Amino acid sequence: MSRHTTPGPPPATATLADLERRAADRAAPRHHDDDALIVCDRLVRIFSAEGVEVQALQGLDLLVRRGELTAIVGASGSGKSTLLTILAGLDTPSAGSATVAGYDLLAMDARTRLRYRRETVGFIWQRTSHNLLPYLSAVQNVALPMKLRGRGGPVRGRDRTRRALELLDLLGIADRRDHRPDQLSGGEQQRVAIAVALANNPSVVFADEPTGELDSTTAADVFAALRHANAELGTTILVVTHDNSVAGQVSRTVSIRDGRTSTETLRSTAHDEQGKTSTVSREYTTIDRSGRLQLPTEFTRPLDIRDRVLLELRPDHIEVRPGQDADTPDSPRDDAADSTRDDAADGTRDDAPEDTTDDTPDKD
Ligand SMILES: Nc1ncnc2c1ncn2[C@@H]1O[C@H](COP(=O)(O)OP(=O)(O)OP(=O)(O)O)[C@@H](O)[C@H]1O
Repeated sequence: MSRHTTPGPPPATATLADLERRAADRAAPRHHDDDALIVCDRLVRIFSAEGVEVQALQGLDLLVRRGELTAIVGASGSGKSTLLTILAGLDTPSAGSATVAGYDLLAMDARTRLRYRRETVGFIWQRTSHNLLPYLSAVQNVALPMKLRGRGGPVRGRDRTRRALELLDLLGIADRRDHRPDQLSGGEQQRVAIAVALANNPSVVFADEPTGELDSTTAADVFAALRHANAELGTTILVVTHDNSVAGQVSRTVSIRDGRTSTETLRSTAHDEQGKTSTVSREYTTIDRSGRLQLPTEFTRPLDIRDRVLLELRPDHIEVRPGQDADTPDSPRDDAADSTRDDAADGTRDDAPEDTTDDTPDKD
């Protein structure tokens, strides 16, 4: 991975119609790793306060592909906001690697960081008052990031107002174009905030609890607006949320525990023979690039699994059995299992399956 990598120059103009065309192009099937937009590898963030160190991220791995709408969930203090502020270029990791749209987040100088924040990412905060300038109208707020981007930006002069109006229209609030934030409801303010985040046609939009201050009906409206922007413009969106009903509306939810990604839920739509549609949801345990995975305590406790396990490779799955009897002498089965485990642990098995993610036991 090269350092100081910067993406190519933006196109001269970019109307919403252009964006939609590009979204369609992006949707064309490609080799899976060509589509990786966000790649975090063993990301670490340590905070030091008054001589005490807090390891907010403890070797987090994450891969998000172009065009995905992903929710990040996790208990309070698990590291969600720390991750998002690093990805948005507002904080720097202590170790590991993080790349977004070709930018190496550990190697950006101040000028590149500023450009990254203006051009490549959009951000939506939980507090509605953080997202908009109170003395500007909705349309002026949306046009402002295009103006700040200046001459090098893809949209100029009067086109900025036209594009701002198109974005407000896309998000269903064009009729509020001349209202200031204090004349808008919380949900309307957040929809304008989505338009602001999309103003410079970013590669990715990060949203930290964007519906946290809203009642459940308004939160559903705002989330529907995010989904609509993702579907229409193809913008990659990463949302941190506590709200399970919100997380349930996206096709992929990544769960963070103690500063690491732990599980991932994928949802898809199934059609039965009568033509009825339903959502199928499956929770997977994530495997890092070194092949490590975490066994959930609700699986290990009933089987009294501690310290070690026996792994056995089967044609289409891997068996995990309690390892407490592994010390028993003269047990040929244990020897075989130990050798399987050693080979699997150092990744030297010739016949090991290439991708075991889909074979991870389903907890549903
Ligand atoms: N600037 C900081 N200085 C010291 N510790 C910090 C700092 N920022 C975060 N932390 C600590 O890092 C850990 C992760 O915090 P973070 O805010 O990322 O969690 P979170 O999952 O977003 O929590 P919440 O859902 O409550 O917002 C916590 O233990 C927190 O106290």
